[in-house]
Amino acid sequence: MSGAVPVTVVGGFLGSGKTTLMNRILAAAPPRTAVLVNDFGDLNVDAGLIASADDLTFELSGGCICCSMAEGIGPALDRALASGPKAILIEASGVAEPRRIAEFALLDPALSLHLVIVLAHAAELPGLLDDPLVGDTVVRQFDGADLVLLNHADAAGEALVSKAATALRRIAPGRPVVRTSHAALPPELLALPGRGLTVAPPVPDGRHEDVFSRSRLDWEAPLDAAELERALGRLPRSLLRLKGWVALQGGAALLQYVAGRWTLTPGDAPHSGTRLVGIGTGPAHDLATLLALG
Ligand SMILES: Nc1nc2c(ncn2[C@@H]2O[C@H](COP(=O)(O)OP(=O)(O)OP(=O)(O)O)[C@@H](O)[C@H]2O)c(=O)[nH]1
Repeated sequence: MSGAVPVTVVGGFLGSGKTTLMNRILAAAPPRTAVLVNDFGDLNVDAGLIASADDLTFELSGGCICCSMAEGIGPALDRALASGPKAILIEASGVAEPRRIAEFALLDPALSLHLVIVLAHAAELPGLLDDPLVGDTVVRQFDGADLVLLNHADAAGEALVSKAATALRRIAPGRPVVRTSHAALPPELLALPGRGLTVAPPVPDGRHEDVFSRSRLDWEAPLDAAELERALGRLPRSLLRLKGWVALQGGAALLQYVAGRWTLTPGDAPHSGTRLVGIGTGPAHDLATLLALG
C-alpha cells in the first residue's frame, strides 16, 4: 500500500548484538524513525543505550512481545504509528521469534514489512543449538530472517565462525549470511528486498516465559570491582545475560555480560546505585547471592 510505513525487525538471541545493530541502522536512518525496543528483563536497559535522534522511542519491558506481554506488539505498533513516523525499527527481545513480530507488519495495511534481520553470536550459536532448553527457540528465531548477521566474528576464532556458518546453512537455508564484528553491516545490505514473508500458522508451543526467567538487582552501596569480577567469573551457565549499570567504588560502569564473557565500561549512569537485569533458564536467579553481595 502506498504511504504504508516501512518496518524493519531486528532479532537474535540474548547478547547477539541487536542493540549494537539498532544504533548502526539509526545512524543512517531517515528522520522520524520510530524505535520500538522490547526487553525481556524488567528494566529496559537497551532503550537507554539506543541513540535515537527523534524522541520516538517506545519501550516494552518485562516480557516478550511475541508471546506473553499484556500490551503486545499490536498496541505498541499503534502507539508508534500515532507518532507519525516515516519508518519503524523494532528490536525484538533476545528470546522472541522475529517472525511473529514481522507478521503484524504484514497484517496491518498501514505498515509494510521491509526487512527482518536476525543476528547470531558466532561463538555461542553452536552451543545454543545443542542446548535442549533453548535450542528450539534459537532455531525458530531464524525462520523469518531475510538477512542473517554472523556477529561477534572478531571474538569467535575461525573454527567457531565456520561451525556457526555451517549451522546457519541448515537452519536458515538460502538466506544471505554476512560475517560482522560489532554488527558493522555494509549499509547497502539494508536496501535488500525482503523475501516476501507470509503469515505462518500459530506455533502451538508455550510462551517464552515458560523457558526463560528474568531477575533483577537493585543495590545502593557501591560494589568492589575486583570482587564483582571474581563473582562474574563464577556465574552459572543458566544465567545467559546480565546487563545494566553498576555503581563501583570508583564510579559507574555499564556491565554487559553474555554467556561467561563480560565488559565493564565506565560511563555516566542514568541513575544512582546498581540496577541489573538478568535473563536465564530455569527459576529466576538470586543476583545478590550470585554476586556475593550482602
Ligand atoms: N567483541 C564483540 N562484542 C560485541 C559484538 N557485537 C556486540 N558486542 C558487545 O556484546 C554485548 C551485547 O551486545 P548488544 O548489542 O547489547 O546485544 P543484544 O542482542 O542487544 O543483547 P540483548 O538485548 O540483551 O539480547 C555488548 O557489550 C556489545 O558491545 C561483536 O561483534 N564483537
